Amino acid sequence: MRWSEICVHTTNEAIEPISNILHETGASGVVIEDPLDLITEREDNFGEIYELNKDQYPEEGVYIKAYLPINSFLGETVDEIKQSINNLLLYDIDIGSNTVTLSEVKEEEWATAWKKYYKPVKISKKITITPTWEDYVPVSPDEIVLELDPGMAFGTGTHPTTVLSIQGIERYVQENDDIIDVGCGSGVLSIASILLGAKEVFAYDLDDIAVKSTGLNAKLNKVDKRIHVKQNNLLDNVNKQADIIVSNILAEIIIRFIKEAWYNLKDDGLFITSGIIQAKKDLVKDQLLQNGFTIIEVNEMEDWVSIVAKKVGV
Ligand SMILES: C[S@@+](CC[C@H](N)C(=O)[O-])C[C@H]1O[C@@H](n2cnc3c(N)ncnc32)[C@H](O)[C@@H]1O
Repeated sequence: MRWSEICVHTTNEAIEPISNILHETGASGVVIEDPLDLITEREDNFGEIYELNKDQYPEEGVYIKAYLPINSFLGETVDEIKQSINNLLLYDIDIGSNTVTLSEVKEEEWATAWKKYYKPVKISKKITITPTWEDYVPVSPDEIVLELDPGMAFGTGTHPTTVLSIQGIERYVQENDDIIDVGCGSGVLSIASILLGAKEVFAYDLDDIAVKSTGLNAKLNKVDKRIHVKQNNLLDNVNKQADIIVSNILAEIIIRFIKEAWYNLKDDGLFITSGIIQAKKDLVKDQLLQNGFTIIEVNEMEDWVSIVAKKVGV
């Protein structure tokens, strides 16, 4: 796959809303580059002065970079991003110079460009996610360390939608549960499920890079024998029944397979959904209620919503 790097030059104030806009349009691996941070970080950690590359960072401000697959919708997606950023002015957000540039990147660069920004993060009561390139020593004996190489697939583990999903799994998974992970990305939810006690996970993703990434990350965490990953569209032709189905996708996609999720759950099974923006919360809740689920809980983080629903029969 070919990738395009979109780079937005903006202000500190606009980092969060612009990152959200990029995530919402399906961009992967959003990176914030603040030339001043780079200098400080180098001085603090390595005792050496980072020489600012003026060609790379010609102006003051922050550079937000993200990666979009090059396909026939790229032009429309970029227009949509520019429009949404301009709309921030309506909320009095200073978007600075708001220069948006687009350039093609090689797959290898895509995979490594953002590595320096990921650090170990405790994302639930038990789980700390650490990138493979960090040496992390757990602070307490109950802490579970999940190592992740996000590589090319969505899922650094720290996005609010992923955090909400893992917190949901942690609350509900039981010893020996069977799990289905729809849209597994880097495999982070599948791996977390096993580390938290599940017996087996059946993980699916449409993207072959995600399938490979899940396989590699499962191996890295020594749980590959219990995670069965396959390229698949949602739950098409899946004939298994699980105790929990987890899916961090988008509201529009979740509602497309609620019926299948019902069939692929055991009685009283749980459907942990995430990746839902606030505006679509009620739509997903209604569809779940109309298709044989009750709502167990709704959790929110930033603008994102996760709904846990239980299969009750129709
Ligand atoms: C938001 S990411 C979530 C990744 C990971 N589960 C996490 O929580 O970090 C959504 C994933 O769903 C996958 N996906 C999108 N549409 C899909 C479909 N129709 N069938 C299967 N996977 C799909 C994408 O390729 C992507 O890896």
